[in-house]
This record gives sequence, C-alpha cells and structure tokens, in this order.
Amino acid sequence: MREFRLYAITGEEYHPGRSMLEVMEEAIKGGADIVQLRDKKGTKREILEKAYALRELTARYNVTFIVNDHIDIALACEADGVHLGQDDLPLSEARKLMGKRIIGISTHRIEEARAAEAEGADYIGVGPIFPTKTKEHAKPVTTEYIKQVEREIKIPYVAIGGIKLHNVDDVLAAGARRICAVSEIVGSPDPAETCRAFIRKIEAYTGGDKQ
Ligand SMILES: Cc1ncc(COP(=O)(O)OP(=O)(O)O)c(N)n1
Ligand SMILES: Cc1nc(C(=O)O)sc1CCOP(=O)(O)O
Ligand SMILES: [Mg+2]
Repeated sequence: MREFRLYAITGEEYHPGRSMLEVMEEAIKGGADIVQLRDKKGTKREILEKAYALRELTARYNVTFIVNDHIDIALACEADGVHLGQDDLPLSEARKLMGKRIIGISTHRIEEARAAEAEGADYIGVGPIFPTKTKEHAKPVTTEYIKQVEREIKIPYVAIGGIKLHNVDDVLAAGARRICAVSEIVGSPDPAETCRAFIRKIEAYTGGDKQ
C-alpha cells in the first residue's frame, strides 16, 4: 500500500450543520492522506451513497480510501480497501473477497498484532491509546502498546484513539509515525489547519519523510 502519515476518519456527529464531504475535503487539503468512511448508524444504502461520494473525492485528490466494516460496500464503490475489527469478518475470509486490495485490522494487544501480521494484514490500527468518546467502551492501551508494536511488528501501524494535538507528542515519542484521528480533525472549526498542525508534529519526528 502507499505510504501514509495522517489518517482521517469520518465522524458526522462531530460536525452538525456541515456536510461530511466538505469536512473531509478540508482534511485532505490539510494533508490527510488516507480517509476512512466510518458510519455506525446508516443503512447499507445510505453508507453506499456516502462511499461513492467519498470515492470520487479521494480519487480527485489521489488519496487512499478505506471503508470501515463493509466489504460489500468497499467492493461496490471500488474503494482502495476495508478496515476490519476483531469482531468483523476474519482476515482470511476477507482476503478471499478483497484480493489485493488493502485490509487494515484493529488490534488492542500484541497477540492480535502478531496474528494480523501473520495472516497478511496490510496495516494494523493500534489503540485506543487514550480514552475516547468516539468508541466509549474501549479500554485504553496506553503508549506502552505502541512501544511493543514498534519493537516486534514489521507491517505499517497507525496509532488511534483519543489522539489530539495536545497529546500527539506522547504518541510520536513512543515511536508511532502514522496518526489517526476522528474527533480532533472532523470536530475542529478548521479541519485543514488541524491536519496541518498534526503533520508539523509528525514532521518534527520524521524530518519530513513519509516512513
Ligand atoms: C484505523 C482504524 N483503526 C481502528 C478502527 C476500529 O475498528 P473496529 O475495532 O472494527 O471498530 P469500529 O470502528 O468498527 O467501531 C478503525 N475503524 N480504523
Ligand atoms: C474508531 C476507533 N477505533 C479505535 C481502536 O482503538 O480500535 S479508537 C477509535 C475512535 C477514535 O476516535 P477519536 O480520534 O475521536 O478518539
Ligand atoms: Mg469494525
């Protein structure tokens, strides 16, 4: 998969009165280089419609597009990939359907990370690092889990969960070089500027290279 450093996920509850497409376009303009459609409430048809619109937007900006949870929707709209959690379709089954497209897997402990890598995930999510209202019942793993993944796992990983501009330095100091956020980006009055600020923080650790 193409390299990335700032992964923005939709969260329409955080921007009442603003359209999802407008907010995600601002995030892309600010430097988000992967966009995920995450919609836990809509019907399949509603999600499919949003997926087609985001596919068009991300293609226009040459940004990777991932659909959360729904392999059928990812395939229908020709997304670049799908993101699956520990309770979603197993990776081995998902691979049969997705072929060479990207499959990302959520992990919350090192055993899950090892399994995802061994089974052929393209990247893993590592989190939730901090408490988050976006996924309220998920228990924070802390930056210690980042250090474990950094030591052992070779495939790309992205840190997620409660990551804000005020705490992202702790995440970067633990070794993460790819950052994912929902509320901090899409709930911002200026998503583009928030993304630029995240990128500046990441670049302070990478010297500007995508890793
Ligand atoms: C990049 C990324 N990492 C983790 C998740 C969470 O996926 P999951 O555990 O399946 O939970 P839901 O998002 O489906 O509620 C993610 N979506 N993206
Ligand atoms: C969707 C999701 N998955 C997580 C995981 O750890 O797997 S944490 C999370 C919520 C991230 O939202 P915010 O940036 O608003 O905290
Ligand atoms: Mg899921």
